Amino acid sequence: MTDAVLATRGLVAGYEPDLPIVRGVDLAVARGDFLVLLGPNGAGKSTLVKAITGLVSIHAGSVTLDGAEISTSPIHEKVRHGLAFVPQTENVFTTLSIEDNLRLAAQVLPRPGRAGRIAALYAMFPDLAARPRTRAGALSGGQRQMLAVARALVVEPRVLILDEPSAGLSPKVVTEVFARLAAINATGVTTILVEQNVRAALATAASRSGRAAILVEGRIAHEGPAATLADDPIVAELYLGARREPEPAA
Ligand SMILES: Nc1ncnc2c1ncn2[C@@H]1O[C@H](COP(=O)(O)OP(=O)(O)OP(=O)(O)O)[C@@H](O)[C@H]1O
Repeated sequence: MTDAVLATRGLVAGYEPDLPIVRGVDLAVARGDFLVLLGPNGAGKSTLVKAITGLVSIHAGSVTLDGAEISTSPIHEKVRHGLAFVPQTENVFTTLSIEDNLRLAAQVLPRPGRAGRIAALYAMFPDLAARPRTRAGALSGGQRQMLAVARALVVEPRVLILDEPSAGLSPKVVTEVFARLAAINATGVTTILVEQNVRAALATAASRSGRAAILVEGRIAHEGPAATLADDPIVAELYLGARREPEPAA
């Protein structure tokens, strides 16, 4: 795909040299797309996004951002090139206030632009703007997740990757968080969402005419529009808890 903003080719990655977890992934994410990455526990979803963002060793293959090879770039270079990552845990500094969390993230920006960018983020996240001096550790799960997303957006990324932002949140809060992610995607930020919350994630991606990919044992097993993947009987049976009707007795 020529207009892919982020692409992997033959990506092999893992924690030990002889034990690949990601086993040859070709992924092409179009500019502005909303891609949901699904798959069973242990399939390698987190490992794949960590390899893309530079937190896990790449054994073979390539990662390109707007056509530029970034697989060997240090993490701060990747951030500078527009790749932002919200990890599943430890994504905010719990002992610091909301304001200080944002200020710390903004330190990568030129000094004159920092206050303006934080003000823009407060406009995007009124919940955070209402309590800038609250310690991040005292926030609700949903608010904390929003702070983590706001921190990632400080650099105005081209691509935002999130690893299970719904973990530990109630269904109502998940709906709010996903709606916010859809709104962020609507501003043009290419979004890659790793999720266990399959139905809600597919519905969110479908609302943005997005795509879904299913990773099984380190390889992409299915890929397609999120709206149609949810209706695929094999996918439904394997990943959405649907059961095929038993064959009628002869
Ligand atoms: N830090 C690590 N060191 C060694 N092995 C790891 C590490 N993190 C994960 N693994 C292994 O990599 C494999 C894939 O894990 P990963 O977390 O990428 O899967 P996942 O698809 O994101 O799963 P889940 O949906 O359960 O989070 C698992 O076998 C896991 O045990």
